[in-house]
Amino acid sequence: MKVTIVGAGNVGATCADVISYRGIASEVVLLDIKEGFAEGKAMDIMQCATNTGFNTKVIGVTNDYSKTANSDVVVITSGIPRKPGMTREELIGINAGIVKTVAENILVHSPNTIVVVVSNPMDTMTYLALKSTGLPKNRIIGMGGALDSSRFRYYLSQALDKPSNDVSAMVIGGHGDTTMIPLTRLASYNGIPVSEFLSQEALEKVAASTMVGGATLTGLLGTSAWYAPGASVAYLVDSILNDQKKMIACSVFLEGEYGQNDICIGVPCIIGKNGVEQIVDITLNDAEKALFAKSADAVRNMNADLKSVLA
Ligand SMILES: NC(=O)c1ccc[n+]([C@@H]2O[C@H](COP(=O)([O-])OP(=O)(O)OC[C@H]3O[C@@H](n4cnc5c(N)ncnc54)[C@H](O)[C@@H]3O)[C@@H](O)[C@H]2O)c1
Ligand SMILES: O=C(O)C[C@H](O)C(=O)O
Repeated sequence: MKVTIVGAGNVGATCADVISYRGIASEVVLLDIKEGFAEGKAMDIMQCATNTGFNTKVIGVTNDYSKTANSDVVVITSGIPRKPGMTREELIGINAGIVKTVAENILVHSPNTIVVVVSNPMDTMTYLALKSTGLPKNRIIGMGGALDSSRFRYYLSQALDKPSNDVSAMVIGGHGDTTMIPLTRLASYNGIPVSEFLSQEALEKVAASTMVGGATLTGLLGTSAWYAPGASVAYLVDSILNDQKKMIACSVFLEGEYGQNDICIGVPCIIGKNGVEQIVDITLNDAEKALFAKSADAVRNMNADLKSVLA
């Protein structure tokens, strides 16, 4: 199975590294616009093969889309990341043009591929990729919820002082500092509601930390995070390539689900070889429904800024 990752920067290269190390794909193509950069990243990753024992073939190319031909999955991480103090939404001006061009180039050589959009503002970039390429909605998947949910599980595990893998929890809504919706009511520690162990105040603190999880790391690192983002993309790609049918929160095009239309936003999805195989339309309570509607309004407002790019 072949995966192309466009953007060999922090997230793209980490994703290539995790995919190779875990043997998720037989071939990974890293593509970047910076001369020699993807080639260097690919060579560095390939020189891990004998010490970590993987057989994936990783190649790097400078803007040569012919080498991406017949990819089963293409991941778009090209674009600029935010700096401390910025929101993801502020990246739209530069990233929209990049994502649109990249999505079009990809499809020339891989018309049947499934596209995973990572570049920010991710929900809006996913909508842009869908609208500009006209691909069926099951083949355009925005990655954000997998990452936000892993951060939610991390913060819950810290509050519980128990392992993250014993915690089950999901974040839906937009992938933004104010639009994420950590589903605290449904979070559990080994099947037991977390409210059995944590006070309302502690749970609110966990939800708040989750929502600004990306901003916290950006403040600490000076640029946005990459280890958990790269691993989250690899997790999603694994579910596609190996038809795992995992339920993962992804930004997908809604047509009536969750009371929304004509928007890409995070909801639970079954992810398999056909991409988005099912949108899981769970029953939210009134407070959660109100948060989802507010989140969708904010995402829709951002989409309105795409008019000139989509014209
Ligand atoms: N959705 C998420 O959960 C999530 C998580 C982390 C980062 N991100 C976003 O992913 C993007 C990448 O983040 P990063 O930390 O890897 O940034 P980075 O700067 O390390 O890497 C971006 C790479 O894209 C390349 N690039 C730019 N224009 C290109 C083009 N037209 N074609 C090919 N390559 C091009 C750059 O040369 C650079 O190497 C940012 O927009 C960031 O906000 C999203
Ligand atoms: O925070 C960012 O800007 C990058 C990414 O969306 C993240 O959540 O880590």
